[in-house]
Amino acid sequence: MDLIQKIRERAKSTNKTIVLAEGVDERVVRAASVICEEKLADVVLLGNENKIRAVAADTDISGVEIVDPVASPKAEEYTALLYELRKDKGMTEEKARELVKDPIWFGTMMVKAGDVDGMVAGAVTATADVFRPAFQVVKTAPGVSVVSSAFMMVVPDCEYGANGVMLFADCAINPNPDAQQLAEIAIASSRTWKALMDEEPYIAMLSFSTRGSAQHELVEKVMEATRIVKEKAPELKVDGELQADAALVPKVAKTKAPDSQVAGRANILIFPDLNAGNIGYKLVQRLAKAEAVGPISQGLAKPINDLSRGCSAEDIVNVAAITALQAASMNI
Ligand SMILES: CC(C)(COP(=O)(O)OP(=O)(O)OC[C@H]1O[C@@H](n2cnc3c(N)ncnc32)[C@H](O)[C@@H]1OP(=O)(O)O)[C@@H](O)C(=O)NCCC(=O)NCCS
Ligand SMILES: CC(=O)OP(=O)(O)O
Repeated sequence: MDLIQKIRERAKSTNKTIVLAEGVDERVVRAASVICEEKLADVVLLGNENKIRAVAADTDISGVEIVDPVASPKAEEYTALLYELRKDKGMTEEKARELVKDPIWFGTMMVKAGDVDGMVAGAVTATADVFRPAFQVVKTAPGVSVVSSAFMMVVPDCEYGANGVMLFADCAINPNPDAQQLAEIAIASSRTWKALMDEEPYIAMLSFSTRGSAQHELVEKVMEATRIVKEKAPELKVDGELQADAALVPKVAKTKAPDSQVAGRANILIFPDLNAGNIGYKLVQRLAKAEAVGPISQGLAKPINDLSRGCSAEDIVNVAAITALQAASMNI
């Protein structure tokens, strides 16, 4: 059974309810149907019921609950909750009432209120607009200062990582993390890896330099982040700064970083910033025809996950399954 199948299989036993906020998108409707049919989770679709049924056409959504944020009897409760949570940051009751009519905000409030276990959105909404409500309302988990994201990359016919499976981070949230934040992203990624894989994590802190082969402040940031990871989580196998070839390819590792316990066997790649991370994952996805599952959020108090707007219905099903597993691991 491949990794994705295993994740879907494990999701079945979690008995979670996941809200898909973009209910009028055809891929989302098809994903909802598959999630119900395979019993991966209970599903709530948000949007106007007539529009959703028109989009569904022949797709069976008989097992799906449809909630219209504009007409929901829960709207006033969520308005009051949102106002209470954000009034010190300038939220008014009027503004809160307007915001909860938006499916992304409504779904986020459902998660916050405990009416569902997690949310998936981003098939039509840009990443920043999916995560901003989550950051403001759901907030970070205890002990976490920065939320980040990771993609589980499943590369066909590939001997690197764990037989072609690798975690890439951060590819969606933090534009320019400092050394402290980069270290936190690496540690969070090791937890995501452990939650989804049976293999030990080997973390490469990526750069355009390997072990001092180039000198630049961008390289120093990665060196400092590596030092912080080692200090905060001495049990982790981490090395940096490493170039991508030294991180992945044993032969290159032998010449560039011969004494490294990570070089040549890395399965978690930590990118130095969002330019590198987002471009890197999309290149591997498109050129190597890799499955890119995510972005999986790391560090939120409750699971809310984004999608790429280029996602397929299958991608949405996979991210919903991961969301159910995250909820189970948080005891939600
Ligand atoms: C995610 C993002 C929207 C947050 O930016 P922002 O809304 O300007 O953030 P702000 O600095 O105004 O902070 C808003 C709130 O979110 C919190 N926040 C912002 N980034 C956070 C993070 N990475 N982790 C945890 N909380 C965060 C802030 O603490 C703040 O909380 P508060 O209002 O309770 O004080 C921004 O980092 C972003 O646009 N990232 C890139 C997303 C993107 O385009 N990705 C590429 C495609 S996937
Ligand atoms: C994660 C990501 O890059 O999302 P999008 O393609 O929607 O910008």
